[in-house]
Amino acid sequence: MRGLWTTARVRSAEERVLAVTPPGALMRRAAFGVASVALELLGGRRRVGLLVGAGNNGGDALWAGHHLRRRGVAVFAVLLAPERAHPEGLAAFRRAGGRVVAELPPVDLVVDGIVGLSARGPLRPDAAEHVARLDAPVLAVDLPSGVDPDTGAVDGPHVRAHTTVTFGCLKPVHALADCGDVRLVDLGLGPELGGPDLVELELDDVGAAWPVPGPEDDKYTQGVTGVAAGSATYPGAAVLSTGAAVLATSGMVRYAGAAADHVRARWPEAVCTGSTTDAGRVQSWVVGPGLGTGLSAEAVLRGVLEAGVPVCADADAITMLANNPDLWDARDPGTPLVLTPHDREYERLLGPVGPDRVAAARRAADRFDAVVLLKGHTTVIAGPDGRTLVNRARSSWAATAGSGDVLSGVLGALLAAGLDPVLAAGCAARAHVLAAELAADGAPVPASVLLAALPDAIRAVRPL
Ligand SMILES: NC(=O)C1=CN([C@@H]2O[C@H](COP(=O)(O)OP(=O)(O)OC[C@H]3O[C@@H](n4cnc5c(N)ncnc54)[C@H](O)[C@@H]3O)[C@@H](O)[C@H]2O)[C@@H](O)CC1
Ligand SMILES: Nc1ncnc2c1ncn2[C@@H]1O[C@H](COP(=O)(O)OP(=O)(O)O)[C@@H](O)[C@H]1O
Ligand SMILES: [K+]
Repeated sequence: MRGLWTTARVRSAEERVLAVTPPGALMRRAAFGVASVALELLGGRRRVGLLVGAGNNGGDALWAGHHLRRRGVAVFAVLLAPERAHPEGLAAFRRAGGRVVAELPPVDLVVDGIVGLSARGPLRPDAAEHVARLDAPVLAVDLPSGVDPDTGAVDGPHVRAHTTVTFGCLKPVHALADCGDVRLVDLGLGPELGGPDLVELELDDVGAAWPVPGPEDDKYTQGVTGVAAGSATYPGAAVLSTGAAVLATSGMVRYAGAAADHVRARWPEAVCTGSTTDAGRVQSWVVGPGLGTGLSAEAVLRGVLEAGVPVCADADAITMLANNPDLWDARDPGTPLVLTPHDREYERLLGPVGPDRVAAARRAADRFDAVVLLKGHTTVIAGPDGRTLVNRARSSWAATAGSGDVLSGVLGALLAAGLDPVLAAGCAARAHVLAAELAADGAPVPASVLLAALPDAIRAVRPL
């Protein structure tokens, strides 16, 4: 697991560490880290440019320039706010033979020290002009300037980093936005930080949590997944969602709905019936993909919410809950509910997602007392207890029709297996991203092909 801490938490930890550290020591350690990574990226080339803002982020860049000069690198600095440039950093940079210039000459690497933790909004026009002219790879100090440190939101000109060197701990931006390769320099903040605000699951975490049958297990003991999805108009959603549940875990999957013949034909191992009322017992329900939103779909949703087992409500189920709030009353308050909206479905529930996806997911989790998995390139999972996971895709090939149906089936299977619902959502999202990567391998991947890559994704995360 990788923890991420908001700027407010970082600041308070830094304050306590600064109080017991010689002045300037933390900055010099941070800058030394930047210079080391710069040398690695330079690989023997010898010209570096610095973009230096008004604060300590610029100070880091100037001290890094000082270290690089000592290693014989030619270093040029543009001071975006000359009168407010970090005084000790600037003096050290000049002493070491660094040159202050109005505009960067051709260089092999640019160090972005424009703005760090104090960043607000996109790059200001003068900084944006310098950034627009760059053609060398950028090493960002702490975070790519112009990207919001706490939300990862980008709302105008910003730096695109090849690599980011951050200090003390990871911040939300490092999981929520593209920071290139992220390197962490230890500043000894650990003991002062406390628990993280956000968590990113790593593949090992997913592998360790994935249900594996033991010698005593049979098809029932591992949890039976129920899928209430699909319709005469949308049988494909039922086939995809059921198939994902079949492939995600061992055990049994029951399908109930109008697409039973289609599901049976594709997944002979699924136990299919025409209706949820005669489906038999299950340990979780997936409800919604391709179900429709008419009266019969509402009756299905109501029945599933009353069933007293964990429910993953996706797609049309979310639309029905948004359109007809009485449906919430059917819910058994003691059993977990996971909602998996994309942004437009979220908007039906609570209005626009806005630039802060973490806050949006938390708002919904709190409002509906549910686990909310807000889908997208950056997926955010929030539990009603405040736990929050983030999962950023490496590519966007999963943005294809039906891929959400696959996600719902995986999630339903993990709920049936008894995983904690926040962890189930996190594991499902991570495995889905991995399956998309493996299946796409640089070309479009239809949802049925993404689905077929699930076993490879599970194999890849499982411990050897
Ligand atoms: N506090 C500490 O102990 C340490 C801090 N360090 C560095 O200090 C940084 C934070 O420094 P500061 O708090 O001085 O502030 P920053 O350097 O992040 O920001 C400085 C100034 O940039 C301007 N600015 C804000 N948004 C901007 C935008 N969108 N475009 C252009 N300019 C903008 C503002 O005038 C702001 O005050 C960290 O990111 C890190 O790089 C490191 O030296 C490690 C130790
Ligand atoms: N730009 C993107 N990059 C990566 N993954 C994405 C992107 N957009 C959507 N996804 C993922 O693809 C899936 C789409 O789900 P959804 O919108 O419900 O599609 P559908 O209803 O067609 O199944 C989700 O898992 C989501 O996280
Ligand atoms: K920066």
